[in-house]
Amino acid sequence: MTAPLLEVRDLGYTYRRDPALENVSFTVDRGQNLGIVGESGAGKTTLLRLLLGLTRPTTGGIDTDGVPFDAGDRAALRRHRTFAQAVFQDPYSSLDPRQNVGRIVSEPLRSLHLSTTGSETRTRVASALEAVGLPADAAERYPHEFSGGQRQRIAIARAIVPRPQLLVADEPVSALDLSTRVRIVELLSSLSIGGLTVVVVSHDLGTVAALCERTLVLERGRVVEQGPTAALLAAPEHPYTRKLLAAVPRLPRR
Ligand SMILES: Nc1ncnc2c1ncn2[C@@H]1O[C@H](COP(=O)(O)OP(=O)(O)OP(=O)(O)O)[C@@H](O)[C@H]1O
Repeated sequence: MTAPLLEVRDLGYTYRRDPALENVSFTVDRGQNLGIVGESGAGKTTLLRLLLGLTRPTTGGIDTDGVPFDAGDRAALRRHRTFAQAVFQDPYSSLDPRQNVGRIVSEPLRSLHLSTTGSETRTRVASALEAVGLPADAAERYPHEFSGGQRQRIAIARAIVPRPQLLVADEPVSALDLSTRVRIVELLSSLSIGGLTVVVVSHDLGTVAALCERTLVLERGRVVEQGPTAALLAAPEHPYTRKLLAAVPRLPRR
């Protein structure tokens, strides 16, 4: 039997006094995208930071491909950056305005020493841009020349250029207008069909429903419910999940 892509065991994290996460356990199998939902302050961002190795857990641990991951070990952290990459909410602040898109997208190849020659770098950048639906000449242009949705595509190209297995996305569409959201969710879906597994935090349950096979609900740092997305949204068992669903704004019916 192959190990899950990600196994999170009894994860806990405390900033100062109060725990932000307690006893969080779940597994992510290859190709089974996971949505993480919960109210503001539930611990979603903290959990993503632990998955990315930006912080070490206070208790518990994370296995990647069956191997314990220690974010305190520099070599392990470097390997982890080729395993998991991130996309954040704001495509305006996450791209350096002084660098052209080619330079931005190739950054992981440079910092992780993954590309040996200039021509290999250019080829990999061009194929990442193509995979996110941007023209190859985008590499010569600068972030301010692109719309919010296109900038998020650039951020996604940068994340996939080292060919990670896991894409960790923190509210990747919430800064975008509705029609752009749909297209970015479609892009993430197509990348996950191509072999990438996505873990996404979103307060937009529509995004989670469209993208994720499984959903995990966090309330004040604890997992209150997890399971297949369709079943969880159709018949939420926990009162907190019902409350989250009830809070989704709906258009008034005529
Ligand atoms: N740097 C920090 N120092 C101290 N406490 C923090 C820090 N960052 C987060 N917290 C606390 O940890 C808890 C979880 O925060 P976290 O940002 O992970 O929640 P979240 O679910 O991502 O919220 P949001 O949806 O508002 O981003 C909250 O109680 C928060 O106040």
